[in-house]
Amino acid sequence: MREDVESLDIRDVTGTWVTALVLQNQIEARIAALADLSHTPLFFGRLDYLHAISEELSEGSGGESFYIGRRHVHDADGDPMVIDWRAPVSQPFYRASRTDPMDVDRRRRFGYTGGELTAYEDEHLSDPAETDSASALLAAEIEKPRVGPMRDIVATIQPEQDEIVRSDITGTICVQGAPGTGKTAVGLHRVAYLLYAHRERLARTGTLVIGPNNAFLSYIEQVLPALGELEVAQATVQQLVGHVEVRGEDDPEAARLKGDARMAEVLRRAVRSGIALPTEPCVVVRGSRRWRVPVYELVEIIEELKGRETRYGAARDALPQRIAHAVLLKMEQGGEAPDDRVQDAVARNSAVKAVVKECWPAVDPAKLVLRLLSEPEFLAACAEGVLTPEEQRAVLWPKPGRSVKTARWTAADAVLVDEATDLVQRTPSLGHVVLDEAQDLSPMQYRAVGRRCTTGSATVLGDLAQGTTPWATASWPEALRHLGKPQAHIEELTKGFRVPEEVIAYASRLLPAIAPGLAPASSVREAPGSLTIRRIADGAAEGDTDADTDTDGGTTGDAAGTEAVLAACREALEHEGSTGLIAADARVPRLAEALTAAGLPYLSPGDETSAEARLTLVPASLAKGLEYDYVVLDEPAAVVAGEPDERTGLRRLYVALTRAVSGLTVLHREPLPEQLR
Ligand SMILES: Nc1ncnc2c1ncn2[C@@H]1O[C@H](COP(=O)(O)OP(=O)(O)OP(=O)(O)O)[C@@H](O)[C@H]1O
Repeated sequence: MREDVESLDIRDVTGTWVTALVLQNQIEARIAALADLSHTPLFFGRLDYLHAISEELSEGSGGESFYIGRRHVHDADGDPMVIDWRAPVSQPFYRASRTDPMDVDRRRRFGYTGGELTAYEDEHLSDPAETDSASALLAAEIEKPRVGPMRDIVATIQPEQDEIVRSDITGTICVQGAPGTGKTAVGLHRVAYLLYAHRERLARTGTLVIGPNNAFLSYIEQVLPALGELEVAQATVQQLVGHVEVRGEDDPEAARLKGDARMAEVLRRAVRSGIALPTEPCVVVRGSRRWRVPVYELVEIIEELKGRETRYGAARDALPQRIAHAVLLKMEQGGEAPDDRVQDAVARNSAVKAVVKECWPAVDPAKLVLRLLSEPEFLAACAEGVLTPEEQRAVLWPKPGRSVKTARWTAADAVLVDEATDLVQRTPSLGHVVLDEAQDLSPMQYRAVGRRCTTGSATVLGDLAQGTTPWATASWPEALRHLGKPQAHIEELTKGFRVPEEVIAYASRLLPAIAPGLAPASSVREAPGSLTIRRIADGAAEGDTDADTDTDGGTTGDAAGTEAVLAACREALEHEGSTGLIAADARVPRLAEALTAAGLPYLSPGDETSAEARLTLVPASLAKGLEYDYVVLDEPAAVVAGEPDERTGLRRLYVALTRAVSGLTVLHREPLPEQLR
């Protein structure tokens, strides 16, 4: 197939250089999409149906037996050999069961080692004598050592995941799921599915995946390309609202208030605060005649525009036309027969422009927010009855900003500028947006994401127990309201794939304290011995004398502790795959030094692991969404203490405890939080 595309000669068929260029780009994109991934086999499953399937449902293949793979593959005659996993005929591969075999006689799963076919598993779904057994291939797939970025799960998508992946594009879905239940994987596969089922529509409108930070985005960036989808944009919320340069930081209270949905009303008032009613008539001179629109008519026009829910900018564009229209009516009454061109000319008349400038001034969103956060009186006028005086004081910048360029904008301020921008001019909507780790967004951030899918749909993924921002989501219905998708369907995933039973059960002891309503996840894998908790005795190593002289926010100086951490990392590295050393942010510099001194090279989150570099030093604040085959967790008490309050601290710890696929070693000198004792 690749050679076919590569051999295409387009010299004779292209009319102009533009069409030639477009065609050439398409060919190159197709070649890129067909690139050979040496360790990615072309098919992973086979379905034998009891009855023949129509060509229409099977990518033109027809018959009873189908190989299923990441993408469609045909032979030299164009006859399908492998059917795309997203085609309707492939669906029973994921959904068929003994209770509902979906006309499937046999489902076969293939197992590979590297690129080589090494195993297969058969289920005769219509055979009453056969019973279900756990899939060894699924377990092997999950436990396959991790090197490099996140992999696709296309060969082993589970029925409850498949329902989300294939749900209708018109509806928004929200998935609450415990750590490792496959939310991220499901969201990415859903994008791939939607692109298959609605290719043209989404090519026009666009799709976007939103993640919490760049480390996370680079971890997941290979999944869609591996599924042949190269066109999906990725961004953090902060990148989406990048109207101003963020250089400052809010204290938690200011950030929480700026993220509060009430700010939307404050901004709405601010944007409209410049609207004024005229006190003078508008007099337009054309040739020898003067046309006069009296004050009361101008007031009517402006009041009418104010009453409409159109964007501020659209109304501003409409105002001169409205005034010109009033002038035209007068011209007609005066016996003239003006046409549209006259109306346009009148709209551009300086008298009309003067009214617009006076009554509906242009708004620069960033300047407006700058003023709002700098001038107490202006803020008070816009926030009256919405924010209390104390809240207003908290929102104001400590030092007024001088200009948009030099002001110390914070991340929350940038979201306000985005809201103001949208009040002035509608933000274009995409066809579909996947929002991962959604639980950490503020109401104003949900609004920012929501306006990027007003006419499209969204997939919202998150876990209330992993919310670590001061404004973390307390309930999904409320979050969905802020997103502008109150009708969204909420699903829950509780079957964990990443974390072994022993580890998830241990981490789940924190749930009553961090998210009382949530049920603990189960795990698809038992892995006895996967959890080790080691207490480091004081003075266990030499040189532990000036132990308590730390100033870096770490708990206690501990050469013994560092030694134990290094030993645990070395142990973990004896296994294949990746190791993550997770530690409180404040303890990271010291551990980094120790690793370097011990000759253990390490990566930062977001760097790609490889066979040579398999150890990553992960600040607890960046651990979310990532995973490692083996995790060494340094000093849980420090992870908890690194957050402004205990609940957030325990949530951060919950995230850190749930990153391991095969083994977790917890090292502590200080007492563990009581829930884990
Ligand atoms: N059906 C599946 N088959 C094989 N592996 C799976 C399956 N579902 C999930 N996984 C694997 O489980 C791990 C966790 O998945 P993922 O990161 O999507 O979970 P998550 O719910 O987003 O977790 P977190 O809440 O911690 O961010 C990944 O390695 C993923 O590939």
